Amino acid sequence: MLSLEEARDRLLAAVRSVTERETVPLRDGLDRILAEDLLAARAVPPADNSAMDGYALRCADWPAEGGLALAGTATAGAPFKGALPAGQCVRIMTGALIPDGCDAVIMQEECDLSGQGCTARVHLRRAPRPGENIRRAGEDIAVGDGLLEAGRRLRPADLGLLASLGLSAVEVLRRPRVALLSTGSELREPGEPLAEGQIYDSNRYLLTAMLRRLDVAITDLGICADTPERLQAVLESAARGHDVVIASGGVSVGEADHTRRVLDRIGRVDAYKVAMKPGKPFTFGTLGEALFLGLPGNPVSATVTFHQLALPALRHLAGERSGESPLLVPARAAAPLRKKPGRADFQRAVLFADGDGHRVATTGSQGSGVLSSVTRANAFIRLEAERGDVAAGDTVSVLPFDRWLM
Ligand SMILES: Nc1nc2c(c(=O)[nH]1)N[C@H]1C(S)=C(S)[C@@H](COP(=O)(O)OP(=O)(O)OC[C@H]3O[C@@H](n4cnc5c(N)ncnc54)[C@H](O)[C@@H]3O)O[C@H]1N2
Ligand code: MOO
Repeated sequence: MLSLEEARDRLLAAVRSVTERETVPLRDGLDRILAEDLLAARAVPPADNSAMDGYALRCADWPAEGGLALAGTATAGAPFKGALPAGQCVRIMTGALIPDGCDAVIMQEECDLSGQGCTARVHLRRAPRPGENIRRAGEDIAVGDGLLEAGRRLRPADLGLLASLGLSAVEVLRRPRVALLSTGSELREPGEPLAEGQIYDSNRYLLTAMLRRLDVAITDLGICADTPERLQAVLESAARGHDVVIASGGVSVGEADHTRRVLDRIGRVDAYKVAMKPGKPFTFGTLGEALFLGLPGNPVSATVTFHQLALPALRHLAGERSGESPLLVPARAAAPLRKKPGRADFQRAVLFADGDGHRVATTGSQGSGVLSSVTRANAFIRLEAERGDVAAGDTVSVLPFDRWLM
């Protein structure tokens, strides 16, 4: 049996990232994978401008007996034309270009006004400091700055940044094509009536939702009955035109568990069984050009193996290069936890702040069919394979649910 880390390493080593690119409008760039390093072709902001509503002036004119006369106005998009005459200032709004000759902006709250019209004067209550309230050209981004690296999954602020540079489109990698099926003769589609012994297919719904967050192209192959002939036909056709085929169910050892035998016949089984709980029967291999991921049928096992194994593989396949490792938070166990040494354990739990630290409590029954243990949780307690029982108050590592699970 492979350790979780070995299984993940082997799986990642077996994945080839997509390289084909496409150009998408900026507004469609969210969650897509950037295809190239982006350098700034222009500066942001493009020119010195005011950070405040107030008065732009020359510091050398202070103290000004009788105040500064107003030479004109500068608003964002309508600059003051010409150079500032000595002993004068310019009424300026946030975002307006700094007029030639000015070296500071004083907030209007710090100024007094006297007179009106052409006799109006601006009086400062203190000495202006050179550069104050001026946002310099290139302060956010300078020409040639490295902005975003190839392999980045684009976030909302990234799209804003690219827009600030005037880019209307972005070069990204094509989406991975993923085929998804559930195996099991007992499974029915929600909405249909159930006969005796039947249950609804929940895995395809939860896995489709996680795949959507990943922004891959999904082909839903529906439910496949537990016959080797049927499964072989479905997998053979799925292997064509997809980068990955994901199936849940049928990876265990019973007579109706055909997945591995079929994979062995029409493709290759690269690994079977991982020392994790839940999720031990996780299987992966290849089907022609496609990667095959076989998740255990129990819904919690499918969720955990998808999160811990399929997700890193799919992100790598998508071309994502993120150096961030998942956040592990130390927390004290609110109650004792049962744990047999041997497999890394992912208990569903609620993590909460407690004084200066954190405490964590499980969401109850940890059966791998108890999907409500996941819906009630906001974290996994991650117990190392070799660890045994945990006493109340012991420190454990907690993996808060990330965007793929929340
Ligand atoms: N003798 C052994 N039996 C089992 C072992 C074992 O080591 N020796 N491992 C157990 C573990 S651990 C798991 S996990 C399951 C995994 O089995 P399969 O992947 O073969 O899954 P199935 O047998 O098809 O289903 C298991 C369970 O989950 C339900 N299921 C399946 N698909 C769905 C779905 N799409 N939506 C909702 N529920 C689903 C299915 O009805 C079963 O109840 O094997 C253990 N057995
Ligand atoms: O992995 Mo099974 O997932 O322990 O129920």
